[in-house]
Amino acid sequence: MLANVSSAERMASHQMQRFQFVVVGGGIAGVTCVEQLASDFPSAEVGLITAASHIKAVANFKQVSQTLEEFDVEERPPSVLQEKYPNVTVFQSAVRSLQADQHTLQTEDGRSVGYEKLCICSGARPKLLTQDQPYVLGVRDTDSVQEFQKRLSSAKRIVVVGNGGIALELVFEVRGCEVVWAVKDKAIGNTFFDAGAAQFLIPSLEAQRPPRDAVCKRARYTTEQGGDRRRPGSGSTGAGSALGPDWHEGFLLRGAEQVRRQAQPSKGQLMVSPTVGAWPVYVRLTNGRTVGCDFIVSATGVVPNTDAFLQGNNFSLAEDGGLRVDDHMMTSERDVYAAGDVCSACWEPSALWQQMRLWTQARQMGWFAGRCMAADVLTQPIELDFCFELFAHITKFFNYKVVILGKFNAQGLGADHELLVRCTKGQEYVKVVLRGGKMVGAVLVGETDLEETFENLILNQMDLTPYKDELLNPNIDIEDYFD
Ligand SMILES: Cc1cc2nc3c(=O)[nH]c(=O)nc-3n(C[C@H](O)[C@H](O)[C@H](O)COP(=O)(O)OP(=O)(O)OC[C@H]3O[C@@H](n4cnc5c(N)ncnc54)[C@H](O)[C@@H]3O)c2cc1C
Ligand SMILES: NC(=O)C1=CN([C@@H]2O[C@H](COP(=O)(O)OP(=O)(O)OC[C@H]3O[C@@H](n4cnc5c(N)ncnc54)[C@H](OP(=O)(O)O)[C@@H]3O)[C@@H](O)[C@H]2O)C=CC1
Repeated sequence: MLANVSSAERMASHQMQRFQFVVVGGGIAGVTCVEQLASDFPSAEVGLITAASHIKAVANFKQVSQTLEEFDVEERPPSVLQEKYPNVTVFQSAVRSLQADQHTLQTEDGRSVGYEKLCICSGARPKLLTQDQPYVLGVRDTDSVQEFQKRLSSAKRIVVVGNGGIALELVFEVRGCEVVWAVKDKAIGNTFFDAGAAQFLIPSLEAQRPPRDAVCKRARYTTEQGGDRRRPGSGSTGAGSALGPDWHEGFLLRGAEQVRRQAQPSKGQLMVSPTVGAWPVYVRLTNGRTVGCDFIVSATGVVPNTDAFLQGNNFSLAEDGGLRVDDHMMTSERDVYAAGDVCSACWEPSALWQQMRLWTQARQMGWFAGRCMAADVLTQPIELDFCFELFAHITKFFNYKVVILGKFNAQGLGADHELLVRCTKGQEYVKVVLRGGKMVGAVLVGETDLEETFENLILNQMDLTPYKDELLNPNIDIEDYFD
């Protein structure tokens, strides 16, 4: 009898639920894709399967210029999505396995789901310096920031490894704790800046800043009081969605003492030594120094979440481990699309665009993947969207507005370029990248008000050779000049 009941239950749980569209991942890419599909096809059933308890949604979207966009990100309960789009069903469970040839997938909580078209938006997880080291933390989602915050509250010294977005934000935001920043490059912020911009920003880092208010300015991320769900050092499992703009605003990043920051130029691999003294962990830097600290933050990039549930299929992966997608966001498996941090753009890109795993690109890719899936169902042609024409990112570092456009670091240009720079200490840093007299990239730090004009100059590829001397002349209103 008992055996019969459990097999009946098993059958019920294995009954297939079918959807025209299924999206995996409730981060910004997945949610944008679902919204696009649900509004394009109000009569189609759209399923969203996500491991996290909350979804991420775009709020206060503002198109700043043709390609620059700004928005807030809000963490919301999945019911909000279902209330707005009655044709959307959200399952809160991780996907365990996928059979792309049969158009089916299984969730950890025992469901079987069938799809006509699938979009994988499972994001990425921190690429930690070492795995399973209790003193090495990564920062990705709300849970991992809470773990970081908890450890920081009793820390006297931490070592931050990495020179990208997270490291830049952390070394600036952390208060009350000595921060040793292990940087293997000659300048700070290598993923966003060159040495000139870094030089401009360094004084902000060294300046004595007032302590941060204990009260959050904008607490964008809700926090679940679920007790200690992670063991120390686990960082993020990848189950939660990535944080985004101003993530630190909602968290008080304060250590146990009021002390200093120091950058340690250190080339190559960093080694975590076993305990040999008073500190819980020691880090041997390649410049020969050994630094003791309470814990290490590995801000060393991300790895796309392509493992586990995708095994057994024929997905082509890019060198960085992402799912290869073509200019229709289609993977190598039939009817399977991918968007956001999990994918690697493998189409022939515009000369002025490159992929960076950013909030903005997650939104754009999710939206475009939704449009491509719709076009496929309707057998309509679709062109690669204009947003992939020019790389454009707007953010904030060290309290400065930062706009980066095109080949902002002369990526891939070799020696075939010229740089124009204007810098006013404490106010602005402007860098323009020219190739053959045409503008191909720019970095704008501070309130320069140049983004729209420079974006136009990059997009229209005007020959600027005759104007080169005036281009960055602060006494010339460049907007009027090119009107
Ligand atoms: C600390 C931090 C600060 C950042 N700051 C900025 C910034 O200022 N500006 C900016 O542009 N970008 C920023 N980024 C990058 C940005 O957050 C990411 O590029 C973006 O969130 C990626 O979105 P996504 O939807 O692709 O992935 P994610 O947000 O990671 O979402 C992935 C989703 O997939 C789900 N998932 C994973 N595996 C499974 C599975 N097996 N089954 C079901 N669901 C699954 C997860 O639960 C999650 O909901 C920051 C990132 C971090 C970590
Ligand atoms: N404001 C914004 O726009 C922000 C964006 N983000 C995004 O979030 C994601 C995660 O951020 P983050 O982790 O900072 O990743 P990033 O890719 O931005 O930076 C990783 C950094 O770690 C360095 N690195 C990699 N491996 C090692 C190693 N073994 N030893 C020492 N250094 C190493 C990289 O150097 P190298 O390049 O030489 O390999 C690079 O400087 C990124 O996609 C980032 O763009 C994050 C925060 C803010």
